[in-house]
Amino acid sequence: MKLMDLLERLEYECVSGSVDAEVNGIANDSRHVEEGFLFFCIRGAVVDGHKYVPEVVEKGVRVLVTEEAVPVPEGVTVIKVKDSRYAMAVISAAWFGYPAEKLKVIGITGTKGKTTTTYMVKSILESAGHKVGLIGTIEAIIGDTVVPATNTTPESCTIQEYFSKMVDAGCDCVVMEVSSQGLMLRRTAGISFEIGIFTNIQPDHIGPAEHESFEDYMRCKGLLFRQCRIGIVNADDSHLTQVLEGHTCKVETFGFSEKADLRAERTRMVARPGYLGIDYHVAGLLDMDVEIDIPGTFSVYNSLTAIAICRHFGVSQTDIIEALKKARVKGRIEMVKVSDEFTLMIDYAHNAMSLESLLTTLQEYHPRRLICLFGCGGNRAKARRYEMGEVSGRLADLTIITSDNPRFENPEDIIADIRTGIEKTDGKYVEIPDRKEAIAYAIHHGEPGDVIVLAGKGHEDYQEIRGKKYPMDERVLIREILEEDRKSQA
Ligand SMILES: CC(=O)N[C@H]1[C@@H](OP(=O)(O)OP(=O)(O)OC[C@H]2O[C@@H](n3ccc(=O)[nH]c3=O)[C@H](O)[C@@H]2O)O[C@H](CO)[C@@H](O)[C@@H]1O[C@H](C)C(=O)N[C@@H](C)C(=O)N[C@H](CCC(=O)O)C(=O)O
Ligand SMILES: Nc1ncnc2c1ncn2[C@@H]1O[C@H](COP(=O)(O)OP(=O)(O)OP(=O)(O)O)[C@@H](O)[C@H]1O
Ligand SMILES: N[C@H](CCC[C@H](N)C(=O)O)C(=O)O
Ligand SMILES: [Mg+2]
Repeated sequence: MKLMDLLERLEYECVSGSVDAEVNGIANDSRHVEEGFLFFCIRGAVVDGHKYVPEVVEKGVRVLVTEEAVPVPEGVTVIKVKDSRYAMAVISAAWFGYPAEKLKVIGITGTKGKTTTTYMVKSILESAGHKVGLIGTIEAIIGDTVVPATNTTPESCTIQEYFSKMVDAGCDCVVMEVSSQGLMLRRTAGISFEIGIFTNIQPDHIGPAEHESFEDYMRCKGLLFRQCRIGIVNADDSHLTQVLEGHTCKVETFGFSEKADLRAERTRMVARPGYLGIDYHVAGLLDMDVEIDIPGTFSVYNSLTAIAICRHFGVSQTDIIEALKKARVKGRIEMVKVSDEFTLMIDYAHNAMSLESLLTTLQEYHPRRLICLFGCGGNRAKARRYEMGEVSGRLADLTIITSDNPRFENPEDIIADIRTGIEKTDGKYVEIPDRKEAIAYAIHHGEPGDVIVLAGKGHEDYQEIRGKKYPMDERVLIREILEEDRKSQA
């Protein structure tokens, strides 16, 4: 492809060299370049990509996108831009032939509920005959291909590549999670979203390499509403006005509030042995009864959001109702049967907001005791630890503090931070750093009528320690524990 064609929609500061060059590929990682590639120099959280210029030129790169002047040999074209990440998004879209224009793109932002809602939307739209691509925290689904995710919202070049493969696979729409970091780092720049969703917001992701403040976090989430046609937003969220500041889209609302365009009312918790669900009535723009097999008030929000989206695709109420009944998401209130007497579930709550919603909602089902097991990730917002400790101490009858992904931190230090939080309450707790031992403790201490929540790791099948991911899937751990119990009883 000619460089000139890649620059079609790019605003750049200056070009030195020829724009006639032929480009054979694009990359932002020096380890992936080949002869004739275009290379984006990105200033990352760890290194500055500009330092790889000599290496990539040596490997045959003939076009560089940079934020600063770099010395290059003759024959190398340098495109200087204000923001290499923005340029990468625009050039990647051109490289893949603007695939987003061949898809209806639905983007979901918010602190919680994104992953769950994307799967609900996929399931509803597919029941109505659409072919739907998905990009999010767990994986990207491209036709029959599933690619495990590294980031919730991947780098722009990866998004555009996925879009292009989705078009090839016959998808007509895509539902994707749009994280605040994704917006901040311009991973979705240049995409015209058909629908943008705001689920909710609470302080989170504030710290080194994330957001500098809650204001910045809100501002970044709000960027989605400057690049979508219709914004569907949570009317009940107290920060809605700030998030919508500067929006350019048409706005529609959902929630419990009387003023919401699509309203949930008459909710009813349904509890049977081994089953927790909820049903409710949808009023306003639609008039229907909905029943879902995932418990909790937040399941009402997530499904109502999915309904609000699918309404724009003309899906029938019967299809919506049927598809929602079947909707399940890995690691999001995923029930695992270990006993006839108590209930155990795996969930992804890993911040105060999700843990509080989860435990509050489970209390509404009146368990005999609510037991909460969790740890916190290392090298992530530290506030989560104190806050989650406080939430669990206040709402659970017993907390089992353990490890999550320690990353580059000492698990004992993370546990000590959680302890600081829990000690603000009079909640009972035990500390068992090894996650498998902690789960075994929970199972062995389960009593009739208890609800046990294993929080924080959800779909993850690994534990990350010092840059290495070791296999660790809670479903497997549970099976091993039950097997070991059987053997020791035999
Ligand atoms: C802070 C952050 O966002 N980091 C992301 C970023 O890495 P980075 O900025 O650290 O990159 P870097 O290692 O400094 O490298 C800078 C540049 O040099 C290049 N490089 C680097 C080394 C080399 O040898 N050669 C080379 O060319 C890199 O390719 C890059 O272009 O670019 C990587 C590749 O796209 C991402 O995977 C990585 O996400 C990391 C894993 C991460 O943890 N990100 C979190 C904060 C995040 O983005 N989370 C959100 C929200 C999650 C949620 O929903 O809660 C998400 O969307 O995932
Ligand atoms: N609408 C909601 N409001 C509050 N908590 C929620 C909501 N939906 C789900 N949760 C809780 O948050 C956890 C994560 O939910 P989900 O994965 O759907 O959110 P997410 O926005 O994708 O989060 P992440 O940014 O971590 O990927 C769930 O396991 C559940 O405990
Ligand atoms: N998307 C979240 C994942 C956290 C999951 C939890 N298991 C942890 O490792 O902290 C984040 O990057 O903050
Ligand atoms: Mg997610």
